[in-house]
Formats: sequence, C-alpha cells, structure tokens
Amino acid sequence: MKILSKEQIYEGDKLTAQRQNISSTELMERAGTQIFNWMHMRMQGAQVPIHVFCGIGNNGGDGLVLARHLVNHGYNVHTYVVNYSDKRSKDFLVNYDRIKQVTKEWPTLMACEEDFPTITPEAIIVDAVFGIGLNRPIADWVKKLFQHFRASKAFTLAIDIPSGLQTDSVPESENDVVWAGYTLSFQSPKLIFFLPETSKYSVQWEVLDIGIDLEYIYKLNTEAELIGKQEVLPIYKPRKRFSHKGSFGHALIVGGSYGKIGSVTLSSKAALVSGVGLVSAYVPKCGYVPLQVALPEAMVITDENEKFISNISFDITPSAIGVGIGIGTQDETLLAFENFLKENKAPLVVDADALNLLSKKTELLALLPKGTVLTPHPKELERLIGEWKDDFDKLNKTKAFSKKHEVIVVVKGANTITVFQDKYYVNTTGNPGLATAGTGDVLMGIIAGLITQGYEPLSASVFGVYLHGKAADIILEDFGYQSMIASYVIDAVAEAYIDLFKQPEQPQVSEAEQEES
Ligand SMILES: NC(=O)C1=CN([C@@H]2O[C@H](COP(=O)(O)OP(=O)(O)OC[C@H]3O[C@@H](n4cnc5c(N)ncnc54)[C@H](O)[C@@H]3O)[C@@H](O)[C@H]2O)[C@H](O)CC1
Ligand SMILES: [K+]
Repeated sequence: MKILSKEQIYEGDKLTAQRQNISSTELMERAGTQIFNWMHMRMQGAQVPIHVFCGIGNNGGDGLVLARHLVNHGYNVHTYVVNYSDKRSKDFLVNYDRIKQVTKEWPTLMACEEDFPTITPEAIIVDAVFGIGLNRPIADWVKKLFQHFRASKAFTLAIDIPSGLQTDSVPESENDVVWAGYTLSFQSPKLIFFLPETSKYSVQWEVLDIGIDLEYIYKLNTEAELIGKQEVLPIYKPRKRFSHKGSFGHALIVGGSYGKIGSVTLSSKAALVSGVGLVSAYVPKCGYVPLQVALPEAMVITDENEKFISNISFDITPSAIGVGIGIGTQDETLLAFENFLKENKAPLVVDADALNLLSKKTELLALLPKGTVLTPHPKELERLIGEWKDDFDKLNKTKAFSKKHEVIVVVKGANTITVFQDKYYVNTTGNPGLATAGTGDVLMGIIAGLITQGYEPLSASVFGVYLHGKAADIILEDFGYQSMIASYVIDAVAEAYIDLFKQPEQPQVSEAEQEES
C-alpha cells in the first residue's frame, strides 16, 4: 500500500472531486459517514457518552459529519468546537449549519481551559481537532486539552491522524499530541504510524476507503510503501517442475569466532529454509565440528585460524555471500575482510560486525558491489551514518547514505524499513518476540538465501524482511513474546511461504441465512 505525502493526499482529494464530479462537501460527507459506519458497527447504539472534539478546518468538518450521524442514530453525543482560530473552512461551516438542523444541543464552543468538559474513563473521545493541515505551533490551551484527553483515560479515536502530529516530523513534546487508541485514516496510512518515536500516539490504525480516484493512486510514485502480503506476492518466484538444486544457487555464509559459531549455524540454516540449493559456511577452525553436527545440510570451509577469521579464501563460486555475523572486529579480521572485498565479485549481504568494520574503516564502503544489502540494528546504523536528531532525520541520513554508496539499507526495528535510493519500504510483519538473540542472523540468512536464488537484492530484502516477520507472527500463538527464539523462527519460514497463498477465511453463513437471502 502506498503511503502518500500530505501534498499527494490534498492532490488526490482535488482530483477525485473533479473526476467524480462531486463537491469537496460531498467528499467530506463520505469521510464522516465512513467513520460513523465504523463506529456504529461496533457500538450498535450503545449509550456510552461520545465526546466529539472538532477543530475549525476540514478535520473538524469530518467530526461534525460524524456527530450529525451519531445524533440522527440516537447516540449519546456531545459535540465541541475547539475554536483555535477564526479561519473556519468552507466545509466546516456547511457542516456546522447542518448539525444545528438536527439537534437543539448545538456544539459547545471552547476557547480556553475553563471550557473543558469532564470526561469519564468509560466515555469515548473522538479527536477531530487537527488533521494533516497542522502547520504551526499549537496554542497552549489546546495542548492542555490534549493532556485533558489523556488524563481522562477515555478511549480516544483519532480522525485521520492524532491531532498535534504532522505527517513529516516528530513532535517536540509528547504533551503536545493526542494519544489515540485507534486512528481511522483516510486514503493512506501515515508514515508516523510506523516510526519508533511516533507510533505510540496511535496504538492501532485502519485506512478507510473514501473512494479516491484509483487511477491517481495507481500511477502515483510515493516516497514510502507499506509492505504486506499483496506487495510481496508479485515478488515471489514460483518454481518450475524440472528444477534441481543447481537451479537455486550456492550461498556462502562467512562468519563466526570462538563462542559465536551459533550465529553462522542460524544464518546458514535460514538460507537453506529460504530455498537455496546449496549452503557453505566459512568459519574459523573451531567452528568445523559444531557446524557439521548442528547442520548436516551445510558444507563447511575453515579459515587457517583456530578462533577467528584471518583470511577469507575459498575455491567455490557462490551466487551470493552473507558476511559479518559473530566475526568480531580485531585487526586481522578487518584485514581479511578488506582483502576479501577487493577480490569479491558476488552479491553481498553485510551484517553485524562486518558493519562495524565498515564504520571502523569507511574506505571499505567503496569496495562494496552496487546493490549490497546492509542490515544494521540501530547502534550499527548510528556508527555508519552518524547520530540523528529524530526518526525523520535518521531516514533522511540513511537515504543519503544509500544513494552515496549505492547500497540497500535494511533499518531493523519494530517496523523494519528497507531504504534504497529515494524510497522507503515499510514492513508490516513481526512482533516483539523477535527481540531475542540470533533473529538478526536469521534475517541475514534469509536475505542472502533469496539473492542466491536469483531475487534482485532489493526484492530479496523487502521479501526477506516480510517472511522473517511473518514467521515470527505465525509462532507467536505457540511461544508468545517471551519464549520465542531464533531457531523457532527458522522453523516457521516454511509456514510463512505457505501463508502467501492462503485465501482469507470466508465468513460462515448458516443454511437458514442462505435460504433467507
Ligand atoms: N481525502 C481526504 O483525506 C480527506 C480529508 N479530509 C479531512 O481534511 C483534513 C485536512 O483538512 P485541513 O483543513 O487542510 O486541515 P486541518 O483540519 O488539519 O485544519 C487545520 C486548519 O487550521 C490551520 N492551522 C494549522 N495549524 C494551526 C495551528 N497550530 N493553530 C491554528 N490553526 C492552525 C490550518 O491552516 C487549517 O486551516 C484531513 O486531515 C481530513 O481529516 C476531508 O474531509 C475529506 C477528504
Ligand atoms: K485528528
């Protein structure tokens, strides 16, 4: 799913109104009605107090449409106008009139703290104060209102975006923003739903379809894309019946040092379950026995050194190489890595200590083949790109780094974001169970495995991140967040592949209902 910028959303609204020959008021009616339907389906007329707080722009207009439908359907609604400016939008005004026609209880005008209503914890707050139009600092009393929402502990439903957030920046203080339990967003999810510093303001989100012109969306090139099953299915390469193990390449996993051979075992096994034909592991001598015992499917090549890698040399021709897990950062290994990069022609995935070696000696970056995949966690990323001010600064710096060195950067986190040139691919699978030793090794193995099979490095990264997270989601039911370990994630990659082709379950219709219809 494309993640549109604010400008693209406004353009979409305008074009839709033109092409469908409807007014902006009608589009607002659709938006407010969709929110109403969403609530009505869940609430079924329940008489919980609903406090709808409307700003004076179009987000507030959506709130007024919603409030009118709630009134018309007999809900226990209180509507407020958060009067932060006298520049009311045209469609706000239209709907301000319309709500006055359906109820004697006109919206309460609020202009200072004294006007705040009491909100009980069992009530529902609808936040329609600011939408994507917020473009300057918010008045103090309005910030206080947001704090009042939060202090009430009432469930808060944000329309389009939690008020106080902008689509392309991180707020200065968490007190300046609405903390929503749920956000119903129009047209497109917002990038801030997926960033570590801003995702907390919207625990859950959903996109409501308000019928934006499909051709416009289809042709649009967006900076960010949300990656779910629909996005990875076209990447998947079906297998031909007459394929053999030679058809799926030979992956080489280079890594390990004394006490850290497990990382290579995990990566190699992950490469195997991703579907490669052959896997070889390159490890220091001390890794020979453990690897052969733990993973009989892999071949093992050893370094001359007993405990760490000192000279990466082999006589196979791998289709892709994953390098860096558990190798340490001592000088001999740095030299071995440098010599290896000078000779290497195979596509690369660079992880863990090899990333730290790149940060230690940045000249090595010039030796990476174009399209090399780097898979840093936040600390490794910081060593590569330097400190960042906030999440947007981090993404911008990563983008600049990706462009400069012509590499793909997989920024690992709760929503892993793959960055390549001007584009962000935001993953939707995965869960906190992945915050455990070895899951990064597994991800590296899967991506290296996919490149080995002939996937383009960018597709391999996006698809690999998806499969890895999906595997973790599948085993969540069995192991929970606490007891998930990297090996179980490997075991579930098969199920993650199978899931790609599962049809969503159809709702069960009883025979009686079928006869009625
Ligand atoms: N397809 C859609 O997505 C649709 C979205 N709709 C809704 O419209 C809003 C965007 O509306 P807009 O009027 O542009 O912005 P806001 O409602 O966020 O209003 C802000 C309003 O106030 C001014 N302003 C901005 N910052 C401040 C400030 N700090 N203090 C005071 N005033 C401020 C600003 O200039 C605006 O005039 C979108 O989010 C959706 O909810 C449409 O209803 C239908 C289609
Ligand atoms: K809002």
